[in-house]
Amino acid sequence: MRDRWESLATLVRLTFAASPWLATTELVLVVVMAVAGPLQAYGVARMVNAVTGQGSVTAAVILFGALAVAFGGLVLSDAVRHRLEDDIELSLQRELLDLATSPPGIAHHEQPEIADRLGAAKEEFRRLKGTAGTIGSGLAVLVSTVTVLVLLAGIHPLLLLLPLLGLLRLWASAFGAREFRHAITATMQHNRRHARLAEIAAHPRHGLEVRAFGLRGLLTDRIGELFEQQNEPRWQARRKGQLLEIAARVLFGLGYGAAIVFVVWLAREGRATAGDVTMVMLLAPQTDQAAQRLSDTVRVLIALLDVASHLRWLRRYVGEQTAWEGAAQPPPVLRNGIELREVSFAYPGTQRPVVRDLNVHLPAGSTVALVGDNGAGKTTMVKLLTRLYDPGAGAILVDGADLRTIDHEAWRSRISAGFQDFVRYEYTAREAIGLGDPARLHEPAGHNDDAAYDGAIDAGDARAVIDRLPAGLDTRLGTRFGGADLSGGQWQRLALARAFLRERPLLVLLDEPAAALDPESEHALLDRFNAASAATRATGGITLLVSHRLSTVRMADLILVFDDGRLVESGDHDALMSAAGTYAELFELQASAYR
Ligand SMILES: Nc1ncnc2c1ncn2[C@@H]1O[C@H](COP(=O)(O)OP(=O)(O)OP(=O)(O)O)[C@@H](O)[C@H]1O
Repeated sequence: MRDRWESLATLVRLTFAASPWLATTELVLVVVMAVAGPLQAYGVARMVNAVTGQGSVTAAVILFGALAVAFGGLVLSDAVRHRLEDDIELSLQRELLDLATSPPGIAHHEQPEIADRLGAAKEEFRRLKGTAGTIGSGLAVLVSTVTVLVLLAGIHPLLLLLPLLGLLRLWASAFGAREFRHAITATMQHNRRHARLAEIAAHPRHGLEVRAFGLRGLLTDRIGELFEQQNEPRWQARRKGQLLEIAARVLFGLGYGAAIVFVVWLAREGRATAGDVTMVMLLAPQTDQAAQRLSDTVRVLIALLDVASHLRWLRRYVGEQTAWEGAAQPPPVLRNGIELREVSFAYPGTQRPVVRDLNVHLPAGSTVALVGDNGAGKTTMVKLLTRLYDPGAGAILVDGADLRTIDHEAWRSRISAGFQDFVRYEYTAREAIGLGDPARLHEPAGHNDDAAYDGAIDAGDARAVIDRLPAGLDTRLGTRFGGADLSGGQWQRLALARAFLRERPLLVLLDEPAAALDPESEHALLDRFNAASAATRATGGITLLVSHRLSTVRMADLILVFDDGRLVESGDHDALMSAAGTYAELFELQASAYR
């Protein structure tokens, strides 16, 4: 229950934080209009009494005033609410993006519970936009119900039973809504799986594979099955709620009839006026409508409270994740280098360490290569160095300082990276490269940046790609938005140019950067890569290269050979060849394939 109240407080804060003025105006309008509704019935009753000689003409003034407030308020309130909803949506969108991206690591994307909550919040956040309307309408019903109660009690206290029957309907509705929300929570995973399959089926990037393997039927069948599994419990819950509501409505109808008979009897006994009979006839449907609106509001509110509770959970989680965040700045230049001391690591939600008791020193200004079989732990080491994850045991020291004490964003601003799994940014070519150093994108036009872009383009061997584009660097990329199409290798060259844009990085991470390139291009890349490494070297920066092609890594100052999460050999090419171990064996094997 406490959780519900806190979620309600979250909703109210959300509304007022999005736009305090609009929220206050809406609140005032809602209350005034809520009183104006029942007052109309009161005005009509007084008019009837005036006609039958039992009242004065001031009734006409009351009626006119109530009508004017109700109509004028309705128009104004609609306009205010729409604007307020847009403001809420915008601020919520920002917050969700912030929540998803502010933890230093990406563990929250990979843990099902967190992914579910993020997914639910994202899927349903549009509902939250309706928060102002829902809270307003709940408040309106409460205020108008109190006004109705006062008016009915003025005729006869027994008439208060009528709104009580409305409460029964409310309970039925709340019960049904809760059941439905439970069904939704229980099937949240289905939703994510079904969305992922739909994305595979529809994304152009997967189009070739989906067609080549003839997966369309299989994918649509699976999507259909998941849809059924997801919806069956939801439908059941909804049916249960609807049955209860029907029963409650029938009871209310009977009560309405009885109330009218009762007040007519009172009038005939001379204990009520003709106006009172009119007022009960007008107010009773209002109680019914109020119950209907309140039950709708409760249904929506329960859904909103659920989303708000996800939001609160995520805020707490992100708060915990960032609470211990270090604030130190990375060193301007590296003098000693990076040391991994007794580092072990298992992915969240798993037991098996994929990096074990790792002790290694990456000297400042060196080029270090990581080699090893699939799944040996190379990419994991890259993720640890970028602080996508922190080690479960041991520490990573940057010139002696624990990486966890360094502000993660400041640390990443000194890292350049090129990955096999690079992103195809469908912007202009300049932006796609410029994202390698976002600060440059914000610099004023005309800033002397061309040299930096030229250097990055040459280092990434992307010159030919740019020259071929109709408007050079200003060409929009990607066919989805009408831009130029590129091959996998061409996209990768741009990704490499992006990796080389940042000046004076402390760490350059290249994880299989040549995977989409042909062997000739790979050699050309190597020469440029050496030149780029020299620049990095000058600031003590370390270049870390992950590759399966040993011809690519032979020039590295230090080669680390991994096997099943452990470092099994290390040294330069010559030393490892003379040691005649795993590296030498692999190198010979690959070289013989090219002979
Ligand atoms: N997000 C994850 N959650 C759980 N386990 C993971 C995750 N990512 C990787 N692993 C596991 O960690 C181990 C090491 O993976 P990693 O990607 O570091 O290997 P790698 O040496 O880079 O392999 P490859 O050469 O195939 O790229 C593998 O057994 C892999 O299954």
